[in-house]
Amino acid sequence: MEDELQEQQLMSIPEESAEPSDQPETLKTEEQEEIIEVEEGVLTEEMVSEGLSHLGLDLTGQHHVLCHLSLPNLSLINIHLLCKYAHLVKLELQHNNIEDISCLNHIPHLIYLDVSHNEISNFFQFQPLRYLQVADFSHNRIPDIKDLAGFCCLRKLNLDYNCLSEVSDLKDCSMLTHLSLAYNKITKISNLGNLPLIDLCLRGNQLHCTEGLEKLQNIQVLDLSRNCITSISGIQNLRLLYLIDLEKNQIMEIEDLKYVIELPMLTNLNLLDNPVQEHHNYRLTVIFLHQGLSVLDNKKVTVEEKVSSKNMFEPPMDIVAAKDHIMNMVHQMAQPQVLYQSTMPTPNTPYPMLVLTGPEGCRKGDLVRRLCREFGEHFGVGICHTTRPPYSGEKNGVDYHFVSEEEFQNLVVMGKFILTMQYGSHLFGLTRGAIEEVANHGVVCCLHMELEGIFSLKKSCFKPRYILLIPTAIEKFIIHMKSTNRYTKPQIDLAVQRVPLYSKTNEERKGFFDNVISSDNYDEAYRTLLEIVKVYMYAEEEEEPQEEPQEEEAKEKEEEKPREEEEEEKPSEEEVEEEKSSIESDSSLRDFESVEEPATTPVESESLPGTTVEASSAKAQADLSCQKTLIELASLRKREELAREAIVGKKPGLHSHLFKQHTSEVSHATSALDVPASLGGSVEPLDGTLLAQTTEMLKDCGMGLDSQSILRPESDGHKNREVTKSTSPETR
Ligand SMILES: Nc1ncnc2c1ncn2[C@@H]1O[C@H](COP(=O)(O)OP(=O)(O)OP(=O)(O)O)[C@@H](O)[C@H]1O
Repeated sequence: MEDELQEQQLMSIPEESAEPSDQPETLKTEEQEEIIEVEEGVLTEEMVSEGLSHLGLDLTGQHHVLCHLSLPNLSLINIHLLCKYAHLVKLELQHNNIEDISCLNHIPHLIYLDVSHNEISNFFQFQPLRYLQVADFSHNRIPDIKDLAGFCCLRKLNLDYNCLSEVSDLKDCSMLTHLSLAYNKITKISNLGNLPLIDLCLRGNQLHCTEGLEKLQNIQVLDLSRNCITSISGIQNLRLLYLIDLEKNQIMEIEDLKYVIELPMLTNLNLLDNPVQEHHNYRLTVIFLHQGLSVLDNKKVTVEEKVSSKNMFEPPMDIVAAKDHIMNMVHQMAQPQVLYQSTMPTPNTPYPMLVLTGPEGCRKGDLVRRLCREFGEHFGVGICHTTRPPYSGEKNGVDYHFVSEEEFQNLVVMGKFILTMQYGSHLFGLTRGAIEEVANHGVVCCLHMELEGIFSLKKSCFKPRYILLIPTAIEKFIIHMKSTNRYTKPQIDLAVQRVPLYSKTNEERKGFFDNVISSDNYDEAYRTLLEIVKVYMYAEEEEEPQEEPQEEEAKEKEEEKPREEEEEEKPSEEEVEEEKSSIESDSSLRDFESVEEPATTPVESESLPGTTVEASSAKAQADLSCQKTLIELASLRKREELAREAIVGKKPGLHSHLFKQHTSEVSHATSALDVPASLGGSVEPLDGTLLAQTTEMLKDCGMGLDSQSILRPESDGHKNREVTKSTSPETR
């Protein structure tokens, strides 16, 4: 094409130079230039013939004609010649210098028009093109949009890089699905009415908000990048939107994203270069807020990110409990280590506890208190700490330890808690001391708590019985809560809301609760509770062999006996290992240098987390020396005593009764009789020298501990003795 132009120029120049005129030299040059310019910008037949393609029919439908014309990059100014080409359906005139496109009036069947990168300022100053479907007017100088009502087939309109300051007169384009108005000077979205737009681009304008988009119900892709948008209110109505680009705007707060969150189809959100990105945990927050996102800020959202965000903002109870447990353990480890002597009969035998759980207001607290009041010789209330103020009639140290938030936090840092949780706006926590307090009286510790507390308690070394108390008649439950005049409306709502949480946990986690009781009728619930407790307590007795067993039973027993004996005689490798390690763990006591008093009660240690490292070093020391500390010896004594009791068939105490059922469920030996097989089952004679050695040593120390007191069984009452490395005893 360039060659042709040069050819034309060359053709004209020699003609003029061949016939010299009388006119002055300067004038001649101007004229010549003018001719050259006009010719340069004028569309010629040759150009047209070069640009034509695609065979089709003319308007009469009788002749074949070429109906696509492509004339890009020709520096065209004058395209009037196109008036002759009325049959064109596709016309490409991009990258020219065209200002006037009125010739389009003569091409009524045009379907596709590209006049981008020209000098057009009079937008659509021609008869409406009824069949026009795609029009590209980008990179021109169009200041405003004229009435497009006649362009009834227009589907795609590109007006990027023009001088538009507002959107107008598009409302009648009932077919318009794609509109691009990027890089104009639009300050406000208006007049888009009910356009059936699917894809709208307003990139690079001067928008401050997204108002005016509400009615675009079909929109799926929205580009609002590079504006000054601070609020995206209104966007929430665009239910089909799946991609929104808000890059380089002024969205400040996570809160501002609430409109985006409501978009059900959204999968791709771009917030790059917005101040909101600087927020702590921004990415995980947004991923959590809209869990349907698959691309955020042009980066794929990974499964790991989705899981992390969920764990961060709406963690499953297991995670909350694990975090709570870790926190309390870490604080506990950071404190001087304390040995609890009375809580555990042996390291393998959990201290018996009864925990009632259920939604607030189901009267589990009342049930616990009533049980402990009526059966005080067996049960005691574990008194939790709370930051909530006492209700009328409640007493500090009886119903709760009522503390300030600061006091509560101090206790956390001091490692006092086994578990903590926030319920409503108040903190609740169970201290190790609360359990210890009850254990000191040699009775079962009874507690009541919310579900989160149970999850946390299950992470601890304790193995309580868990009883779920659940309202089944919600109306009745609400009436009860209201009648107490204790609870506010939000409290009642919260409690009611949480009922399904309990029933769902019970359904989904088989065995999570040991028993479930309906709380609809208080007295009935109490009766059921008593029955359950009785079953726990007396289960073993019921199962004891009768004095005169039936013949068949006796026969069966006869058959089983040799098998049992065989098993007893040959402790498995695991059992030997288990016993070895339990004795080894006792040697951790060696580390505790200061013994406040000689142990006058059977001393057992719970393997506190803090003692793990010490245990290994103590073990090493113990391996090197066969000398035993006083506490080690006392611990060994108690094991020997338990083993002896097991052999002679002595009845276990209340604790072991309560936990009999539990033993079958968990692998731990959970009754006083369930000592490791290598001790109780091996039926080996006890080493009398060790016993004598211990007694001698205690006497030598002037501690007056006799073998009787060392061997006193756990049911003798639990005198709590804290043996600490430092001198600071635990405050209770
Ligand atoms: N340490 C704790 N850990 C977890 N939850 C606890 C703890 N202590 C108490 N809770 C529970 O916190 C909730 C609020 O306690 P609050 O004493 O106000 O309840 P309540 O009105 O007495 O409820 P209920 O009638 O069920 O006993 C109750 O469900 C209670 O069981």
